[in-house]
Amino acid sequence: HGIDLGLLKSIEKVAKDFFMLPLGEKQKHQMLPGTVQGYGQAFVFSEDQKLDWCNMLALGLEPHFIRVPQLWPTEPVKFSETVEIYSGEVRKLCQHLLEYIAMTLNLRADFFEEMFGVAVQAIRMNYYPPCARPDLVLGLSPHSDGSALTVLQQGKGSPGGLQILKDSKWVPVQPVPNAFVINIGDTLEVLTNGKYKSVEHRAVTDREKDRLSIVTFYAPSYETELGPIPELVDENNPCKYRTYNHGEYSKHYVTSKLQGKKTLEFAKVESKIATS
Ligand SMILES: O=C(O)CCC(=O)C(=O)O
Ligand SMILES: [Fe+2]
Repeated sequence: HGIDLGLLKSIEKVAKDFFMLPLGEKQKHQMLPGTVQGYGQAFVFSEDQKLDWCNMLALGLEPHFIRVPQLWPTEPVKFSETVEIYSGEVRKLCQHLLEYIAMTLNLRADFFEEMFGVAVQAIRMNYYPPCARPDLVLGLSPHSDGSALTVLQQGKGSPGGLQILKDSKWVPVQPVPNAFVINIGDTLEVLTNGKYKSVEHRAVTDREKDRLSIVTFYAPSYETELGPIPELVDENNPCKYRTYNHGEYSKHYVTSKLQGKKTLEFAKVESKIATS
């Protein structure tokens, strides 16, 4: 299920060209307070919060009703067309990956496809300028993704920066040329009752080089009711998560601070819902 290498190149090119535009141009597609799409910074809640060293452009793609056309750059001219083609390919990749994951769980191959309905898909392009004091800021604070799967492309020629938390240590994920990083998100952790675990990750900045990443989030439709799949729960593996509506979870996710795997508390059995 490879994706044409030319397409990986083109998406990086339009992303980079967009981020290189004068600020005023980019701000025409600005993320407004309390929203999650457009050009801006992630998860800004207060004026005195320490911000991550990252600019991003986030766009909802599927289903179509989540699109906000005025937030799509008109420059570079190939932007929309490239995002459209790239995202169609990445969508197929996610569908295939979920088929394989279902099979590892002894579920029917189309299990997730059927449960998710018209899956929600969004793209986020992250641009991390170089930072003279990488020890003082993070590119992106530690978090797990709320998605089922995340497909992450690290820009060619970009320095490493992605790190995952493994055995309480931050481990760098070295960029592999022409390869994606696939992350498991909270949704799969809940559905599989913890058999698949969402990965806590963060991004650090580089002293000299800027860094680009292109990230696709693939998640169930907002109407989907989620909870551990009954076949994956038994006395040796008791139910760890409650059943909830994915739309509600998404709302909770995007209105919470990036703080490790804290957003998953929302779904835990016998836990208080975080209010901050
Ligand atoms: O830039 C990266 O490598 C990480 C990006 C990320 O984790 C995200 O956008 O959710
Ligand atoms: Fe992430």
